[in-house]
Parts: sequence; structure tokens; C-alpha cells
Amino acid sequence: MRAVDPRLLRHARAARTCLFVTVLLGLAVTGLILAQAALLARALATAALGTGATALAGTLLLLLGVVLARAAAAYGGEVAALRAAARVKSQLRRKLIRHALRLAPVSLEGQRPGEIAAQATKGLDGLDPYFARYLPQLVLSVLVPVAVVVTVTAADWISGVVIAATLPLIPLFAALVGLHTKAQTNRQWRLLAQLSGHFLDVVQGLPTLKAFGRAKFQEQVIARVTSEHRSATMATLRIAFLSALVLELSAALATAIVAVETGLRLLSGHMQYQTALLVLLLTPEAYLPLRAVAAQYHASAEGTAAAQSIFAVLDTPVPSRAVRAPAALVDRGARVPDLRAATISLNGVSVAYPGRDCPALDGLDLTISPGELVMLTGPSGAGKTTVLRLLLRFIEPSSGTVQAGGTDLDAVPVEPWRAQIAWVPQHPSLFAASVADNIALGQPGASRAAIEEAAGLAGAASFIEALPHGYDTQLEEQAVRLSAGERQQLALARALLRDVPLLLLDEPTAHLAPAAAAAIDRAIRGPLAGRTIIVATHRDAGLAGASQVITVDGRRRTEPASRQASPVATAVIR
Ligand SMILES: Nc1ncnc2c1ncn2[C@@H]1O[C@H](COP(=O)(O)OP(=O)(O)OP(=O)(O)O)[C@@H](O)[C@H]1O
Repeated sequence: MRAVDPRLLRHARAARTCLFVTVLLGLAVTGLILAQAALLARALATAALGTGATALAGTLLLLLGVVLARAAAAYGGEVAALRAAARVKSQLRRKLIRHALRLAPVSLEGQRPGEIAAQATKGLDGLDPYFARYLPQLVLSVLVPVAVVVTVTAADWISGVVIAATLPLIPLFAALVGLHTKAQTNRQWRLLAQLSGHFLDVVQGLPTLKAFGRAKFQEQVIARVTSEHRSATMATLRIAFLSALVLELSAALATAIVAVETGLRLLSGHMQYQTALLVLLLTPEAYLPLRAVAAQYHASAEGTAAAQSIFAVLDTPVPSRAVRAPAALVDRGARVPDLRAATISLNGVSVAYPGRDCPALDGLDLTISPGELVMLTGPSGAGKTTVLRLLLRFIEPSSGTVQAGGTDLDAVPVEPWRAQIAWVPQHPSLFAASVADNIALGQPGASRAAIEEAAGLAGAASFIEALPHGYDTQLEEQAVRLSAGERQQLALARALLRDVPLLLLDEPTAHLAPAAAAAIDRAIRGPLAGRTIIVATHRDAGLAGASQVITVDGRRRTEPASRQASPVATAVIR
């Protein structure tokens, strides 16, 4: 990463303010350093001439003021930088989530959730030292040496030349060490991210690993990655210590040269005492920020490496051809078709997922009138979920069109379209919140009575009431302690509560006992009748009351679909 990655300024506006404040403070601190040295030199030189304390009082008071101002600038600068860092981290996290949402669910499938979580949390926290220490030092390392060289040259050109000639050695050595550090820190960060991913996998898959007797093997994998991470960290630390040593030595040597030549000229009477003092006080200040910036570079390298991985996600383009996430489309201001009255039609729709030779859907034609109950059946991988994803507008057709009320969905804004849909996915997500809040996810502010009614319809009421705090029971992440069927019933209740015209149910009864599944079927035909419902299911037996049973098989070309109004229409969709 460059000293200030332009992507940081582009992705996090707070970083610009921080940079501006840092430069301002840098200028102030540079001025104070020069003033402090000048006042100290004057005070010492005056005192050496035997001047009384009262005559020195003014200079000493000024000096005290400068020292206090320097301390205040350092304190204020760090506080402001830490605040800015917190804002930058929050902006980057929000941007990461927003972008991940735009990429999801298709383009993010290659990313490991553990790695993204590590980047967005611990990784970004590494930006604190970057903003609070590295950036201010970087600014000082440009301003102070220049100011010192100019001031010293004005006072004594020989010392000015010595400092100007030796100063470049520090950044030169730092750059040489830095070249090596960069690769090392990137490796260290990559290993840490890998480690987080492995941990997440292992923790999530513990029962499976135990059942298949692979827990020990995973322990070994984690031990190996941990050990690689340890040696990468040690290698980075070794470089950090080595670089500190090299820089300290060069700075000490350069200061010693100035001290010797100044001392000799002072002894031979070719230099004034006050000038010599000024030169001697200012010389170390020229090297100090350069040494400090090199040290801070190591401290902040982890944060910048994490930021780079986040930029990699942020710079992943939203897929544009085969599978486009429509949230990225420009809202062209089209009217949003009212799904209570609009007919949905898929006209010759094909979907090809990236990296797949075979299309998931190939020339699908389908018409769904408002209030219909449509059943999509077919073998695993036939493309049933893909049809639902199209309607949810997580993906776009590679060819063909999806329309509602004659309007191409391409031209319809995504959010109001989705506001008319409730969805039960195959693997519903439940969140670490109360049961009631999980059910009310799609209908915020729903009354407790409405929540209980939806739970009753989904067949979830009895198990919820048996929980320790009923509807107020707090679920843990993904509600891991609930059975698969209970999780599914909660997701169903969530969808049923949402008062919308289109319900998309993906294997809604897959984990349910026959009696519970029959209750769902009854709800679909009873209280939900009137809404348009599309159910993707493996079940061969047609859902009683379904107006269309569509057998989807994206991989097989068959005769075009046929559809009858009543009784149940059965079609094989290619
Ligand atoms: N994000 C993706 N990237 C690549 N291929 C995908 C992706 N999602 C689905 N597929 C592929 O598309 C095909 C259709 O998948 P889909 O999930 O729609 O099938 P399905 O009929 O719902 O299957 P099941 O009944 O097992 O849920 C499958 O071959 C699947 O592997």
C-alpha cells in the first residue's frame, strides 16, 4: 500500500477530513519545534553570559508556552485522529456490507464469510495506529526535516549541508527494509484471514467433523495455520526490530557528524555559542520524525493490509452480463406493477451462472396470474430456486425477459418491487434477537397478536410457547439450538406475517413432519388464498389447490410449456 492509498480517501470520506486536520496540526507542530529550539538556544546562550533570571523570565515563559502547546497539539491530534479513524472504520464497514449485499447472493459465493468478518472487525481496527500515529508522523516527516534544513542552513550553512546530505539515508534504508516488510505483512494478514476462515468452518462443522472422526485432523490443520501465522508474525517483528536498529544507527551517526563539526568550529571560534546550540538542538529533530514514521509503519501495516483486502471486495464489480444483481441498476423511475393485479411472465428466460457450462434455465416460459398457487417441481439442481431468485431479482436473465403487468422488470426499481414479496429460503437465516423480532423482520412494528397469529398459521405456536420466555426468548446466532423444522416454521411465520401479494416458498415443508406439512398446505389454501404463491418443492404429489404444477428441468430441452386454467395444469418447463 502506498503511504496514503487513494482508495482510502475515495471509499471513506472521513479519511479526507482526517488528512486535512493532520496536515494542519503537522504545520503547527513544525512551527512549535523550531520555536522551542530557538527559545531554548537563546535561553541557554543568555544564561551562559551570566544574565540574571529576571531578564530570562520572558524567554522561559515563552518556552513553557511552546512546550505546553506542543503537548496539547500532540494530545488533540491523537484524539482527533482516533475519532476520524472510528468514522473511517464505520464508513468502510458500512460500505463493505452494502457492497456485499449488492454482490450477494451470487458473486459473494466464492468469498469466505470468516475472512470477510475478520477483515471488517479485527482487521479494520488496525487502522487506529495508521490514522492516530503513522499518518501524523508521515506529515511531520515531510515538514519537519525541510523546516529544520532551511532554519539550520540560514543559521549555519555547513551544518545545513551535512544534514541535507545525510537525511536521505534514512528514507533510503527504510524503503529497502519496507520492501521486504510489505510482502511479509501481506503474508501475515493472509494467514490470519485464513485462520479465521478455518476457525469458523471448524466451529460451524463440529458435529459433522466429530461424526466422521475428522476433528483431530482439523485440529492439525489449525495448528499448522497457527504456526505459519506465528512464524510470519515473528518474521515481521524481526524486520521491524532490524529496521529500527538500522535507522537509529544512521540517525545517531549523522547527528554525531554535525555535533563534531559544530564543536570543532565552536572551539576554534568560528561559530557563535547560540548558533551552535540551535544547530545541535535542531539536528536530532530532523531525523526523529523519519525514524518514528518507519516504526509506525510496522504498527499500522496490519490495518492497511486489511483495508486492502476490503478494497478488493469493494472493487469487485457487480456482475454485468450473465448474472446481474439488479440492485445495481439505475432506477429509471418506472411505475412499480401492483402484484395484486399484475400478471407475472417469464418469456424465454435463460440463466447461466458464471463458471458454469450448462445454463441453469434454458428458455423458460411461464405465466402466473394474480392469486394463483403455482408449484415448481423437478429434481435437485433443476433450477427451481433459480426461478425464485429471478423473481426476487437477486439475478437477472442472461437472455429473455421477466415482466409484471407487461412491464419489463429491468425498468422497475428493486426496493419497492421486493416490498411486495415474502420469501422463505431453503436455509432460512435467523438472527440473534427475540423470537418475536425474528418473526417481525419483514413487518417491523407488527403487533404481538399478529405475530402470534402468523406463528399459529406456520404451526410454530406450540413450540414457541414451550420456550423459556415464549416469544421473548432470545435466539442465538442462526438459532442453532432450534431444530431444522422449528427454524423453518419461524421463517414461514415471518413470511406469512408480511402482508404482501406474492409469497415465494422454497421447500417450505422439507424439514416438517407430515402433520406439520399438512397444516402448512391448509394455510396456503385457507387464510392465504388470494395471494399469489409460488412453491418450489421436490414433492411429486401436487399441492391440492395448485392451479399450475410446473416441472422445471433447466438441463433438459422438452416441449414448450402448456398451461390450463383448471383443473391443475401440469407443464414441463425446459
Ligand atoms: N451461484 C451459483 N453459481 C453457480 N451455479 C449455481 C449457483 N446457484 C445455483 N447454481 C447451479 O444452478 C443449477 C440450478 O440450481 P437451483 O438451486 O436453482 O436448483 P434447484 O432446482 O432449486 O435445486 P434443489 O431442489 O436441490 O434446491 C444447479 O446446477 C446449481 O448447481
